[in-house]
Amino acid sequence: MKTLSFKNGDTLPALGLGTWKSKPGEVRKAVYWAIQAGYRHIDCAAIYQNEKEVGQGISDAFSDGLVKRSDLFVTSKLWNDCHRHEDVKPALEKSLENLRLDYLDLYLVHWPISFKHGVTFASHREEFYTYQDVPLTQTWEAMQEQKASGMAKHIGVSNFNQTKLREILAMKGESPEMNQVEMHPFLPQLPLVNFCKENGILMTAYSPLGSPDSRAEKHKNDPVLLTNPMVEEIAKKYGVNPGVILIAWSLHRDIAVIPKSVNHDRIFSNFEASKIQLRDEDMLELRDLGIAHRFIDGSFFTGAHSPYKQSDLWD
Ligand SMILES: NC(=O)C1=CN([C@@H]2O[C@H](COP(=O)(O)OP(=O)(O)OC[C@H]3O[C@@H](n4cnc5c(N)ncnc54)[C@H](OP(=O)(O)O)[C@@H]3O)[C@@H](O)[C@H]2O)C=CC1
Ligand SMILES: O=C1CO[C@H](CO)[C@@H](O)[C@@H]1O
Repeated sequence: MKTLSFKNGDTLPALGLGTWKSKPGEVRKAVYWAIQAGYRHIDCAAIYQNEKEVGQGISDAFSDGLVKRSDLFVTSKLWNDCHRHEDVKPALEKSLENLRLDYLDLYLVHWPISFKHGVTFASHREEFYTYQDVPLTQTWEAMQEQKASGMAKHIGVSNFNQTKLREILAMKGESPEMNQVEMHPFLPQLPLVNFCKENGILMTAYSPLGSPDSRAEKHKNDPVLLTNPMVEEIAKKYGVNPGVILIAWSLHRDIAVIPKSVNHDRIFSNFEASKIQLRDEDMLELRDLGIAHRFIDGSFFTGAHSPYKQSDLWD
């Protein structure tokens, strides 16, 4: 299994299981199967509202002797309504309680967007905090305290563009160790990948399969990654399904990747991506698909109902 290294030498298993949209009734088994299949990295978030069941899946694996805590790498994320300094520690404690863990391997600021405490999804201007109300630097100071306490072994961010990363990098203290963003052949994120590399920030690719289960009616004309003819052709060549090729694409770039599945067979087959090596010529074909598309565009956080602009999210 490919691993990536943090500056202190700790490692991160590059292939993990995503858990967004995995229903409470199905995610417990999905996590258990994933651990059986060989996954050692689970990607969670408070906003997925299923951390209790993810925690049950992890506990089942511990009690059946499949793995011990130190074999697993568990990530969770601070939701947008807990960016004030005083809200960060309780939010982390709640995730730990739900996950039945006493530390996280990685804790991320989920979005550079802040809601008032207790607001799950802000839909009116007055439900948001602005950067003047709660600067990102305030949140990052609190994140560093969580690392110092040992409750989070590593800390990072998600959905941060170069401008927002620079703001945090300019602070004294710990730099973000991870930036988790959407990434796949329709959105290779080349400038951001280079920026993170130059600044010693690891990256994780989310929605690596194009997030087909989050597509609403209004997106029905979006391009489809899993049925792209070139992706299908390359998959045929390797004798695997297209999902495996898309996962292997990130691994080849030394980027962690967290495909979501609650299906037993797809959980196992996706893990095969860690065993194949894409040839350079196939990476080149995947680079030149001629389609640029972002599936998770963040428009639910920006626009007339919000103080935030698209430029607060994407360069
Ligand atoms: N930081 C952030 O802001 C974000 C983080 N994430 C993280 O990234 C993870 C992955 O992204 P996500 O948006 O869920 O979408 P993915 O791109 O991982 O796609 C998941 C969908 O693909 C299906 N699927 C899984 N494997 C295959 C396969 N081999 N062939 C065909 N279909 C397949 C799944 O169905 P089934 O379950 O039935 O197999 C599900 O419908 C999330 O679950 C979450 O952990 C995602 C979005 C934003
Ligand atoms: O990780 C994610 C998936 O869920 C949320 C939407 O419900 C997104 O905001 C977020 O990026």
